[in-house]
Amino acid sequence: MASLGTLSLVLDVYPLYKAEQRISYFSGGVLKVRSLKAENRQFSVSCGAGEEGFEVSSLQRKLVQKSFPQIAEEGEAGSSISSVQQELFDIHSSFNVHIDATEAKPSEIPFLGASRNFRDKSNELDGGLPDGKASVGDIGLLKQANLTPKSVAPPQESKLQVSEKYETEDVKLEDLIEPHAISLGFGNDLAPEEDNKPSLPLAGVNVMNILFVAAECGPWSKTGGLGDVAGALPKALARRGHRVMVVVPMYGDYPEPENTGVRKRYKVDGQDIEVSYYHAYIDGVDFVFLECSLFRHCQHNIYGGDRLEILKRMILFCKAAVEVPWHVPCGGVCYGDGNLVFIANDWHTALLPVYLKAYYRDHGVMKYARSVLVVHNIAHQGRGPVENFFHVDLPEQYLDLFKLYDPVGGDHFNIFAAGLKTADRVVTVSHGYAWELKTSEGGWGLHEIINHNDWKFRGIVNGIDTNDWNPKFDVYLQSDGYTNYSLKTLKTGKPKCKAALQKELSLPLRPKVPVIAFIGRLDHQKGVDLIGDAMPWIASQDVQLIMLGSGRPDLEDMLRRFQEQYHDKVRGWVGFSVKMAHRITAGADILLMPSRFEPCGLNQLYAMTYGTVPVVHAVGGLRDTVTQYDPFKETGHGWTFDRAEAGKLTNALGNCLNTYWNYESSWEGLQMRGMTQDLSWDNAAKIYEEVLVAAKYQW
Ligand SMILES: Nc1ncnc2c1ncn2[C@@H]1O[C@H](COP(=O)(O)OP(=O)(O)O[C@H]2O[C@H](CO)[C@@H](O)[C@H](O)[C@H]2O)[C@@H](O)[C@H]1O
Repeated sequence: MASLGTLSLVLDVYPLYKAEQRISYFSGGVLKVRSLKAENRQFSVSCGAGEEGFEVSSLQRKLVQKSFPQIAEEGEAGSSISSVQQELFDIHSSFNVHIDATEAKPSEIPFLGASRNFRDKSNELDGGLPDGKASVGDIGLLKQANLTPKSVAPPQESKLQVSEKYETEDVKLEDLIEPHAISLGFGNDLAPEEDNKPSLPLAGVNVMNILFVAAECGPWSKTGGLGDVAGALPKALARRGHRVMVVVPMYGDYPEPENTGVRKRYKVDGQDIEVSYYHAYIDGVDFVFLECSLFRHCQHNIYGGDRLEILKRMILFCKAAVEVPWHVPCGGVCYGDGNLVFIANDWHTALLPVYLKAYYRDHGVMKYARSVLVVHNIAHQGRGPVENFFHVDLPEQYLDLFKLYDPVGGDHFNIFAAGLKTADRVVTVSHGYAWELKTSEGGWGLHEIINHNDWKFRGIVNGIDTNDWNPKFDVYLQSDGYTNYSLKTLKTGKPKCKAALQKELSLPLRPKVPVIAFIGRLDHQKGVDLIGDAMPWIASQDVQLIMLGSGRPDLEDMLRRFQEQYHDKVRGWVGFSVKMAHRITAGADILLMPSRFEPCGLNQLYAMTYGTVPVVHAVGGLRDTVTQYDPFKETGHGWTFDRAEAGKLTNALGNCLNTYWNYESSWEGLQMRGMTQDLSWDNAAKIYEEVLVAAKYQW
């Protein structure tokens, strides 16, 4: 767009909320943007070199004053967007609006450009012109702006793309830029041409508004893998250029989010409950927290209370979450319901697709919003007696969606069943688990529904947050004798972490002894009882075993008992400690995951990233992500066993220990292969995007 020697200013107004991401638009070229903030309804950009800068809001204001005379002097730099601007932004909530100055000398004329990145179905059906001409709404806007439409041919590569540019005759760039900004090297500090080109979003024409709705989200609330996914996948989707919001209950006092001042009331079980909305913009994602009496003080017991209490919390959460895109402005602009897709997660939010359909889409509202339901764990389904249906406030005809026959209990109420039937697309977190869910053993009573809906069902393997879980930057490895390390410093860094871990847990400081770890919920799924069964054999080996977990009281007791019984080599840490999870992952040599079923599993991914070798039951996502070590070909990432039995576990673990003790270079190869995999969310986000696009065009 811009070329050497020309002045370039591309200000992406629409995604002000993600302007920080787009800073590269400016920084390599003639205008240096030093910071850009968009908070609530306020926005400001500072540009220029040194400490000086100018607020783009004044630039913005001048532009708006010239183009929209009816918008009088409103506010100071950085002040609230005026109501007309707000309206303008609302109108453009599904477009990108650019204020551009291209191929022009500073004295020449910039233009206000509006480009739509994709053809919005809603627009097409409601009379918009799919041929690249401005739609009715756009023309109105142009008139208001006194601008002349100038059609620009859609780019060759996509038939879906529609783009219009509008030029204004009377707005001069120097009128828009503060004088001192121009004097700060405008037009002098030139970078190579390619650096000046705005990088297009990776999602290209598929850019969407995405609302990720989950009952937990790390780091604020996390009981397991769902919290990790909610904290990381949305950021990866945002990196692809989507506008992404995470909607999550506010269980405690969190320092980051600020009260938006928006309040709404929703009925749950006949009672009006007020919800307040808090907002934080972090790493390109809008995090919206729902605060109300039902969620308050659940921080340490998110899924606590009796069945009806949990049900009511989730009813409220889903009712409120569906309307968040209407009510909660993020960076001053609500998401709106065009080009919108909800990603609901597990049974807790499986009511959302049902509400979206029953309350809105069936009545011609939110017609173009879609829903995708992600299955992280089918074992929890939101079951109850059929009478529970009357709590969810739906017309009688929806009862069949929820009613499911159980050979043991007969007809029952099942929220996951209704969500699976209603969502436009269903995803689960690995290919192996996608296959298992279709079997009577793996589907936990929902396999028939899943088979019936196979056409909209897909497995996508989870990724990991490579900022949080990276031995090179891990914040929990920066004290108490631990150290950050990478593949390059593995040979010194990891032993240091091992020693620090042994010291922290008062285990004998022995560099050569293999440290075996288990981290996870203490329940039937994770198979920690198999470690219990294998304990006599494990204790007979020259090893150290560290187990971290919480859950079933009998299994917690088992951990304590083993620590007492084998005090010279076993530690059982009962509790939930993110810090210890990181430190154990770094300090251990081997991670044991004998899960009976494992939809994906994240700990084995974290382990491999930290050069810790996994030994896993080859099931679900564990089978997808841990390939068996082959000593002849020197391939593979760890050891797998094919049945959840103590004997199989000890056999695999025995082979693993043999390699650790006797084949150092093979061990290093295992570590190296684990550490050099790309396990980031970026690959998965791309596939999620395909699913979202499929949902978008699903009728
Ligand atoms: N005591 C403790 N202290 C500190 N941290 C602890 C801990 N116990 C567990 N964790 C942490 O919680 C997370 C657990 O994630 P997993 O994916 O292994 O399992 P989970 O069964 O919760 O998730 C479900 O959803 C995820 C996400 O889709 C799937 O990967 C998985 O297979 C499915 O069962 C990890 O970050 C782990 O470190």
